[in-house]
Amino acid sequence: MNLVVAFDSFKGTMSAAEACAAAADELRARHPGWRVVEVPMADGGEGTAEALCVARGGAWKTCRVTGPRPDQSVEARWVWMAADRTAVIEMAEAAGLTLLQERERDPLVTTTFGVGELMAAAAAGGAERIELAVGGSATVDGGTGAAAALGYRFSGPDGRDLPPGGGSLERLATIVRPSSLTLPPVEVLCDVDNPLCGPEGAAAVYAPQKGASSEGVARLERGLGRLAEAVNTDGVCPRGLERAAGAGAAGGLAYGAAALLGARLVSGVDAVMRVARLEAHLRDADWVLTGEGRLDEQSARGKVVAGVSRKAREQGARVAAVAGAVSLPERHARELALEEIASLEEACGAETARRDPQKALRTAVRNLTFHAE
Ligand SMILES: Nc1ncnc2c1ncn2[C@@H]1O[C@H](COP(=O)(O)OP(=O)(O)O)[C@@H](O)[C@H]1O
Ligand SMILES: O=C(O)[C@@H](CO)OP(=O)(O)O
Repeated sequence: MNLVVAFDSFKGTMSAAEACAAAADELRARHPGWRVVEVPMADGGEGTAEALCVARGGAWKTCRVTGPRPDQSVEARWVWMAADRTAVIEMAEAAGLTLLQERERDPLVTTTFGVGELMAAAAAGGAERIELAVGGSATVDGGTGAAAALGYRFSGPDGRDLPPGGGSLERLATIVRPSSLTLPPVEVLCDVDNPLCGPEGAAAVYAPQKGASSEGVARLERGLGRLAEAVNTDGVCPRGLERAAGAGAAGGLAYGAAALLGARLVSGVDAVMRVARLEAHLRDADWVLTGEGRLDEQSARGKVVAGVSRKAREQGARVAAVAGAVSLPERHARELALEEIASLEEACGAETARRDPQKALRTAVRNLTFHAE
């Protein structure tokens, strides 16, 4: 039996490499004759720079930049791939949700300014290409913070600059582009395929987890709508980018990067699968085991489990998923062709699942019925 183990990170408890190693160890211990290959995955969210650095060989650099709250600074890392003069920047390093305590979360004020500072540092360091991995954000500012760090100005009806954060965007009147933008081509690796606005958009779907109230979500939605309107009126970039798949990733940073910085949006999981050569590993696989921290409706939006499952089906491999917690509606499980689903919480209880996630993952893997194959 040939098995591929291709987990995403379990946010806050296990990296993708740790999850893959724990599951693979368990399978090898139980079935010494099986061939088990570990392929740590990512989709644009946290852990993407690490996955790409491991797969392609790169060097970590650090830079002190503005954090998710405008009055904070953080030491953010990015990856330099010298061979092709490419910088891989993960937005969550400067503006990720996990950088904030629960009480500090507020997408009305959090900003992607530090992400723009990282992009400027990479450009100044000689990058000829930037790959911007987006997801896991604390922000819903439509990428205006990052653009402001690169010289854009966003002002209200009184002509004064708007304060940082998604909360002020509903007052946006004028966008002033910098006279020159010194950036190499940017490719955005989007962790989800949501559009910018509407019921499937960045505010409605992801702002509540970042600390927005229902009134806050409505303000953010109006703000993102106003941003798209202003961009479409100024006519410098193609109209309708707000509807592109992935525009809503990372609170609309993907949209801002496309509309204001000329970036190209691509699927993060597709990019990581290509670099990690997942397709080649799947060619002779009977089963693939994948998963993430929480398997839910968002998982079906182009994230790791959705991408791995699609690739597995193309190659004729069957798919089982193991996640920390599972709340995936049945129709999505069918859509994703997940033949077996297990959860660490069910296997060991919520407390052990978080306290000793690797042990809990091994137990959950032990309970899968595909061992009988
Ligand atoms: N070991 C674990 N056991 C149970 N739940 C977990 C575990 N690790 C992470 N989670 C939960 O997963 C959620 C994050 O989901 P995840 O799929 O990792 O990231 P994202 O949805 O941002 O891609 C968090 O709510 C976290 O509590
Ligand atoms: O940052 C965000 O808004 C979301 C979607 O991009 O990321 P995650 O699913 O990791 O919370």
